Amino acid sequence: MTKRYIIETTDLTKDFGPHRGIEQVNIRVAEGEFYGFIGPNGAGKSTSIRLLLGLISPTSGQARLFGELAGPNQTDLLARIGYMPSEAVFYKGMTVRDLLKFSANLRGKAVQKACLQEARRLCDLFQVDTQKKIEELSLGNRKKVSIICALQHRPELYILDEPTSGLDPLMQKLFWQELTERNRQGATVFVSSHILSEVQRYCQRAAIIQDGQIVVEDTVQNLIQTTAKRVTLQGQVPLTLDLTEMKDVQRTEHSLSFLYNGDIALLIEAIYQHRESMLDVTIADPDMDEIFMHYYEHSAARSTNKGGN
Ligand SMILES: Nc1ncnc2c1ncn2[C@@H]1O[C@H](COP(=O)(O)OP(=O)(O)OP(=O)(O)O)[C@@H](O)[C@H]1O
Repeated sequence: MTKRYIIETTDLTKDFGPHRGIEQVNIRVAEGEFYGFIGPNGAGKSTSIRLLLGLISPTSGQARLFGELAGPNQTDLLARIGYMPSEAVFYKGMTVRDLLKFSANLRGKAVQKACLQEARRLCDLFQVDTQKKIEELSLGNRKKVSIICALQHRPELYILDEPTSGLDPLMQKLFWQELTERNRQGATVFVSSHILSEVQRYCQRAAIIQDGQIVVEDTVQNLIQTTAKRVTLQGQVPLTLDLTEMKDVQRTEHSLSFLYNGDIALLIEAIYQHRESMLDVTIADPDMDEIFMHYYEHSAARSTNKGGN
């Protein structure tokens, strides 16, 4: 069966004149997928998302949502999406209640009541005081209102730009639970984040973007498996192990931890040689932060080489 792609970009490029935007970004998100978009500050996450939604036009290439070209006048298309920008700007002077009512009205008469009901449930869940004016809210609470606006019409597709930044850990957990439940019910989720552990935990596939280019796109499982192992040795570990592929070495008096990308037989042999002095050995998949650094370093090395330095 051929996959149906809900998001598909082809060589999507945005040039901001002297400033780099994004270059030839190709991503495909299948129906029902929970997809993470990871990258450091200024990598091009928000630019890609704005292009997806047709809020800005590409210099070249294209973005399709549900198979259709995205654009600001595509109201039917946009009604199927819950979009949350990284920095939401609201009308001043409105209470949360008025704002959610306004947002529900925008969704149209047929769904207005259901939207409001859902917004009320979400306000209870995320503990938002609906009587307060938007400008009286803290940053985190404003973020929650922004989340509720994106979720209240129960769309088929969620495009969320760094939704959890500024939320406390309890709210982050509630947010991910809510989103996971909606994904289980069939919704497609595309979420950008700096927080790699949450992408590792909740997303099925992910792309890493750096300097406007996609560095890697794969299942989270493959991203974890195809890179180095994190090796931790406990005990009177010798200062040096005879291994060349050790990276990110962290040493304490009674432990040695490093990323290892070499021959596993050589690693086991080296550990065996020092077996008398070791109390414990752990060989585990690296976490998302380590993977990110791995790809980050590789692509940084590539651009240095390109520059001929
Ligand atoms: N309107 C604009 N005019 C000029 N340059 C822009 C504009 N918007 C974005 N850029 C540039 O495009 C690049 C990508 O920015 P973008 O905001 O997409 O990054 P990001 O990955 O979302 O970063 P962050 O995690 O910090 O939000 C940056 O170099 C930025 O300076």
